[in-house]
Parts: sequence; structure tokens; C-alpha cells
Amino acid sequence: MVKYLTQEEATNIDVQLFNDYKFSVDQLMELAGLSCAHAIAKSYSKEQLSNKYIIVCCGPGNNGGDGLVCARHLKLFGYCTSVYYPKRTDKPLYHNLTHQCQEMNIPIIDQLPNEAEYDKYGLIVDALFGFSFKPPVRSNFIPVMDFMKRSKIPVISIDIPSGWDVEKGEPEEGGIKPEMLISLTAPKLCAKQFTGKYHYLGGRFVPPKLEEAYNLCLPEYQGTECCVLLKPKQQ
Ligand SMILES: NC(=O)C1=CN([C@@H]2O[C@H](COP(=O)(O)OP(=O)(O)OC[C@H]3O[C@@H](n4cnc5c(N)ncnc54)[C@H](O)[C@@H]3O)[C@@H](O)[C@H]2O)[C@H](O)CC1
Ligand SMILES: [K+]
Repeated sequence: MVKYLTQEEATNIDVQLFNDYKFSVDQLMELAGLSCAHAIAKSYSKEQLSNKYIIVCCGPGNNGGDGLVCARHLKLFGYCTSVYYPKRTDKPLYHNLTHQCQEMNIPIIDQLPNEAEYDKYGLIVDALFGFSFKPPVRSNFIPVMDFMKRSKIPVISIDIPSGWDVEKGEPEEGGIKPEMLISLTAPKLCAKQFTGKYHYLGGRFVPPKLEEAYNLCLPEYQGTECCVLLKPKQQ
């Protein structure tokens, strides 16, 4: 069975990918975000969404960067996509990813949708926090967390359901309940508590030597696929 990682293991694998294997963050982020867009397109057809927007909520770290990449690929796949990116990181990578979205006519909205606008949206992509999250959620992110919790628009979480403890899972006071989770590299311990419809694994970039060193026991990706369904299991 695939290994579920502690926060420390996830961080160490990340550091090794950069330091020992010499990947750049742009490379891995592109592959991570692309695999998320593939997983979403496999589970939610354009026809099903009938021109409703997919709103991608991006946080300040690399999880948010995955979201920006995912938004760009979803748009290339023909989905109506918008981005909410309230706390932007002042680094060239993030400026470039944001610029790429803008140049692709992806609206970057400054305000969260109000209730009257909810039916414009068919899906929310949760790219707020990933494996570096330390609870509790700081106050400036409460409005977007509330939007994801209360709007009833299905949520797709990238790597971790935001606000969940990376290891212990959903907070006692209740957290978001994503319909889909896309774990990257390998699932984190909190994913054991995931009860939504679809659990995918993406981020097909782990060198076999690193997979062995951490006993990841990754599932087999079919052919050239960049994501693999963990739940419900593929027949
Ligand atoms: N190796 C891989 O699998 C790769 C994964 N990728 C993605 O990167 C994230 C991890 O990214 P990182 O930058 O380390 O951190 P996060 O995005 O999880 O968040 C850090 C960000 O959030 C702020 N923050 C932390 N706790 C709180 C809090 N309680 N309230 C508010 N804000 C908080 C913190 O200050 C930082 O700004 C991983 O999950 C994957 O999605 C890479 O893209 C590719 C390689
Ligand atoms: K997330």
C-alpha cells in the first residue's frame, strides 16, 4: 500500500528533490499543477459544469503556485477558470505565474464571490495551504476558508485539505470537506481521513531511488498518465 507521509517526511523529500536531485521549483510545480488539471478534467467534464467557472483559491506558498499552474492548464483544456489570490508572494516565479494567467484572460478576482454569485461557480480548487501548514488558520485567511466551507460548491483540494493538520487531519471545530483530494508525490497522513468521492495521486516526478529510500510504494501510473486514481480504486 502507498505510504502516507508525516509532515517531516514530506518536507525532507521536497528538500532532497531540490538539493540532491537538482530539480527547480518551477519544474516540479509545473508537473504538480498539470497533474491536478488532468485529475480534475477526468472527474468533472466541461458539459457537466455547463460553462460555470472553476475558481482557484491560491495561498502564499508553493501550494498556491500549484494552483496558478493548474488554473492555466484548466483554461487550456477549455474550462472557464478564475483565480482568487489574496496574499501574493513577491518573487519572480509567482509574478510570472500570475502574469501567465492574466495573459490567458483568466480573471484574477480581488473579492470573494458573494452569495448571489455562487451559482456562477461549479467548482472551487483549494490551493491555499499544503504540507507546510501549521494550524490554526491565521485571521486574514478566515473569509476564504469560510467561503470554501459554506458555499456548498464542491471543493477540490490540492495536496492537503486546507486548514487540516497535515498529520491529524480535520480540526475539531470542523474544517472543509473536499469532494476530491489530489495528493502530490505521496499522500500525507491527514489523507487517511478523507471521505470525499475521489482521491488522486499526482506529481509523477519522483526518481525511483528516492521512492525506494522512503519506501513510498507508489501505485502504478498507467502508461503516460500524470495522475492515478487511489479512491475509488481503478478496476
Ligand atoms: N515535493 C512536492 O511534492 C512538491 C510540492 N509542491 C507543493 O508545495 C506545497 C508546499 O509548499 P510550501 O511553500 O512549503 O508551503 P505551503 O504552500 O504549504 O504553505 C506555506 C505558506 O502558508 C503560510 N501558512 C502556514 N501556516 C499558516 C496558517 N496557519 N495560517 C495562514 N498562513 C499559513 C506560510 O506562511 C507560507 O506562506 C505542497 O503541499 C505542494 O502543493 C511543489 O509545487 C512541487 C514539489
Ligand atoms: K490545499
